[in-house]
Amino acid sequence: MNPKIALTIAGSDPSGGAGIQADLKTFTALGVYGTAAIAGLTVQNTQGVRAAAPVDPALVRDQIAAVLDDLPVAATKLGMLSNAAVAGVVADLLEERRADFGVVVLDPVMVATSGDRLLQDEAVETVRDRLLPLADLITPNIPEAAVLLGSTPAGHLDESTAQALALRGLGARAVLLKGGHQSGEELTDVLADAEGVTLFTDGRIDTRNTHGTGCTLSSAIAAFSALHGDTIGSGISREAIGQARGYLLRAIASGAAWTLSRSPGTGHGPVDHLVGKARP
Ligand SMILES: Nc1ncnc2c1ncn2[C@@H]1O[C@H](COP(=O)(O)OP(=O)(O)OP(=O)(O)O)[C@@H](O)[C@H]1O
Ligand SMILES: Cc1ncc(COP(=O)(O)O)c(N)n1
Repeated sequence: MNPKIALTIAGSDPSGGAGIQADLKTFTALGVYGTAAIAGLTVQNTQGVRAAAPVDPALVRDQIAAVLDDLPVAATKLGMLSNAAVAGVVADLLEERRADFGVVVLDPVMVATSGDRLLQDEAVETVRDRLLPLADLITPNIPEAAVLLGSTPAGHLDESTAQALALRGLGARAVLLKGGHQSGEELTDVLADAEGVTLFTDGRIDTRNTHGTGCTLSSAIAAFSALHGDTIGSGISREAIGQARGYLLRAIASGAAWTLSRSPGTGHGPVDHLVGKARP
């Protein structure tokens, strides 16, 4: 059977735990053919981000067009888009040829786990006003939802739910407000879509290895959505979201079980994208 094809438009993480590298590993682990347009470079490892630079917007546009002109993309994930010019060319292309992107998952990446900025402030408007309405699902974390709404970060579940609904009010078709930044033993991701609000709650896994969890989740949703054959009109199936969360939790749990000496990196290590795969 021919492979399902997914596209990621995101930033590069040379240490391999987040960004484009995490997305391609996730696509491959889930049996989807991965393609990638690089929207920005970072110099980072598990300890933090040392530098970040955008890719020339014309080159970003041409990379995306080269993929779309040649491969039938079933799902696209948008991650770190660096600045307003890069976000702008992505929005232009989405407006011009929306159907070619398949279903679109927008992860509005703004700040790394280490606290470093990955999106310039002036780009927030483009992400909110142009990309958000074109996506089938947006997956902000708690601080990103607050920035998009111009409010303060949600402190408890009622506020997260209200903010997920408010983001739908801004024109998002569906919102998965991630709960990784909550305190406590349980983490809840809030899904607000046309059917209402659904809560996904799981126990917090005790680990430092959470670098790239957001990237892995959004690319896994795109991958499962491609495998399900979700269409732009009907949006992303809840099944795809549930399966993607299941994959992420297994990957976090497997990475949490790594011994310190075998764990990749000395800081916030990655998740185990190859969970369940045969390895020596
Ligand atoms: N320690 C953990 N145990 C279980 N699930 C977790 C843990 N940390 C994060 N998650 C889950 O990982 C996903 C990403 O959550 P988070 O809110 O941290 O996003 P993010 O900040 O975009 O991620 P990233 O760390 O990649 O920037 C969510 O589904 C969240 O529930
Ligand atoms: C290129 C790139 N994209 C996204 C993230 C966010 O992931 P995290 O917050 O886990 O560092 C990142 N660090 N780098």
